Amino acid sequence: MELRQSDDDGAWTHAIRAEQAYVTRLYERLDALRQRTRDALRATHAEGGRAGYAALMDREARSDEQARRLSQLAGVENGLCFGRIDHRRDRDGATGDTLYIGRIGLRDESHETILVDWRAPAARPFYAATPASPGDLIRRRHLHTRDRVVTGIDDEVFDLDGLSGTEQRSLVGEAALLAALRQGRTGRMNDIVATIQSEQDRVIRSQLQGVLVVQGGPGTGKTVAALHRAAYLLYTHRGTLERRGVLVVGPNPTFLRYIGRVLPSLGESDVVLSTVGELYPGVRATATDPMATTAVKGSESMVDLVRAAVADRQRVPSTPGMSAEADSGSHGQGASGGERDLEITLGGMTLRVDHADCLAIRDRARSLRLPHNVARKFFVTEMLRLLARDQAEQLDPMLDPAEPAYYDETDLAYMRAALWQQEPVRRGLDELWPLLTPQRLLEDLYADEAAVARVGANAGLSDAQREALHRPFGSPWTVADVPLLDEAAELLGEDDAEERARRRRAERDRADAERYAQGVLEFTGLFEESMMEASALAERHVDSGPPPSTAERAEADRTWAYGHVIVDEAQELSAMAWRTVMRRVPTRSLTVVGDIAQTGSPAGARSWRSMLAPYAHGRLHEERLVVNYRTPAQIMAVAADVLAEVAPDQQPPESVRDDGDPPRAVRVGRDGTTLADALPRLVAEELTAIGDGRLVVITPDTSHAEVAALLPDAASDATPDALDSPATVLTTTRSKGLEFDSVIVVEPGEILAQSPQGGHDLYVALTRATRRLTVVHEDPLPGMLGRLSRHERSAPGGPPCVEESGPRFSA
Ligand SMILES: Nc1ncnc2c1ncn2[C@@H]1O[C@H](COP(=O)(O)OP(=O)(O)OP(=O)(O)O)[C@@H](O)[C@H]1O
Repeated sequence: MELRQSDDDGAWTHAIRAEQAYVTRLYERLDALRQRTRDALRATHAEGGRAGYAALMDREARSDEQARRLSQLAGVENGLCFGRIDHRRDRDGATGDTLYIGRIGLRDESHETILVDWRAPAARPFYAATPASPGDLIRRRHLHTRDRVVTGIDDEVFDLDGLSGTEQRSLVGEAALLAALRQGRTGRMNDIVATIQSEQDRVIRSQLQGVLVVQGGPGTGKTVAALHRAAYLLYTHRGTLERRGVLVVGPNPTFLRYIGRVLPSLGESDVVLSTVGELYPGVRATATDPMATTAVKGSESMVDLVRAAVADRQRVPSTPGMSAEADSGSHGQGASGGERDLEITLGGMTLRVDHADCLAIRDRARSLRLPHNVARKFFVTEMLRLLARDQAEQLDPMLDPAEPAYYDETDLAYMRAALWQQEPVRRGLDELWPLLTPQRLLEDLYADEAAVARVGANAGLSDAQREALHRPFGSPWTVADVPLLDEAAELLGEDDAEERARRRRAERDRADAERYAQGVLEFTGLFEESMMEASALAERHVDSGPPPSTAERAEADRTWAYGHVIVDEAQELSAMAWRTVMRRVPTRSLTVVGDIAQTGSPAGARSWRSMLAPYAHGRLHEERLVVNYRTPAQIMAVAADVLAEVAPDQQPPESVRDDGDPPRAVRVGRDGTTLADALPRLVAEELTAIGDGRLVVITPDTSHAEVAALLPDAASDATPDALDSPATVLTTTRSKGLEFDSVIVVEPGEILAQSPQGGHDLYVALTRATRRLTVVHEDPLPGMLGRLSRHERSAPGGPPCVEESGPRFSA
């Protein structure tokens, strides 16, 4: 049962005062803890290096922990406490427990719990209780606060008889959920910790292990629930997850910025947020490929393509004028160069390795089944062995033909090393088996039409697919390239000999610095006064900056294994992108949230099972969210018509909101009005209607630039902070996952036609609105938007008017 604000203002004031007193006490405690942590951090920093390396590590760990705690305490300032639950009285009439629920847990000086963390088991009834199954709750109370002041309370009473007479009179409130949903949008997603619904709570508190798929229509809170799940998992499994980290993968940088505040406001700031285009360290891909190319690059046949591309770079010499022969082993014959021996001319002497020997060495190197760059060592060593022997044999008769061979194994080893220093030798061997980075492999391949054709044929690609891959050298990396780079990195491996040597050198330098420092201390007498440790003095000479956090280390390391990975808008990920994501979570502990009905990418998912079952090993669990918290019912009805046409097997979610203005269609192109005249006027009109809220103009992919040019004051999606602007122009793809008070969709017919997934794109576009939807079109409205055409009229020539209610521009 939910009760509305009581008429008894005295009781209401009394209740607010009582809650204010409690909330004030909580903030005082928060302030005290902040001060104490700040003092402790300062003391840790002041400790200095006392007892060598172990103490240094201990100090760093403590200061890390204190800094993390301080940032957590800073992050929870707003809405520290947002709820309270009252439990049923015991049978003997003793008062039932009252628990206050907040962003973090707090204890008072005598270690009594005064605030329960929302993720703790004790807080669960706050989210799980429903009128049908209230458990032992008699009341759930939402507290509204602003700047530490209690501004309102909402009560849901499950057992009126369980409350005293005074308590019954002080029942107050408007439904907290609807109040939260009606707030204007700010371009940043807010946390929903005070109003999590029970179906979302089930998702948030699901177990850590296995692949949890959360399928739900637009606005069902998948994103926001997934982020709260990250915070919940970090709280419940802190030991495991803090060491390995949590990764959240989102569709683009604009979206990541949109959600970026949620976790810090829940006291969690050490989570890595990344797009697929950023998953490969050193590359930040934002460019996109044409549809056909995206489809090819996302398909699993790219596994064979990358394998064939690597094999193509393991060559044997071929006749001059033709490229080195590059058959790809298991993929059959490649370029048809004629057979040739390897010949390298050095100081007037030509060193030679037979074609057959080259072939045998290459095949043996391949048969090691090591990554290309690691197997290269074997290839180079064997080739040098034959070159050195040839050199020795040529030198030998020059000395004294009567003498037996004068060279031995030591000489040969020396000769091999000397040969490797010779530029022509390096060049000759590099041509046959080069040291490759993933970037070099793919850049060389894409830019070489003949190589794409050869390698593509070996990988079983059609002519059209091969053509889609070719592009000029130096083109920017695209999002679809990143999984291919990752795949290539696996096959190429790293020859880490240099890195190991670098680490050995660094270790030696550090030991030298410490020895030197020891000498300085002894010389100056500081050592005897125990003023300072040599390691601390050495440390001051090596300023490595603050130690990196788990998130920073994870982000920089391609092979990092995360403790848990959350993928949002997961329907957009291609089969290749999933391979990349799965490499980052060998334990397969994932939360995958998305909506199959919104898939826009030609390489995206058509079914969760077919995409994920190969990785989940029978541990795939699916939850469904069915209530739409974003889109008012009238707008959702328009979107549902589109869904019924393009994905009749999918159910639209049910809107919880019945407010908002009626959606409308505006036709341009008649009476001489053009989009250029009408759109700026419509935008101005809508901005007036939404006040401080946010507006988006959603365009077909092909006309984004053209439409953006009509609205010079609006932001376009070039920068992640575009949503800070009151008006933004986005393509359908870029609008995924976002929401706005007012949405203007331009040319729905063109959106429909832009790809085979165009109907899904239109569905996405129509469901971004929280209050107002306008569809602007010059071409006839698609039949599936028939509901709008009943209220359609041409764009007005004169000053536009805003109607208070009913369809605007109605016929
Ligand atoms: N329990 C809740 N309390 C308050 N607001 C909520 C709740 N659940 C969802 N919302 C709000 O509803 C809106 C939609 O949520 P969200 O973006 O997470 O949906 P989604 O399912 O990811 O949508 P889409 O599929 O369109 O990306 C957000 O503004 C979110 O804050």
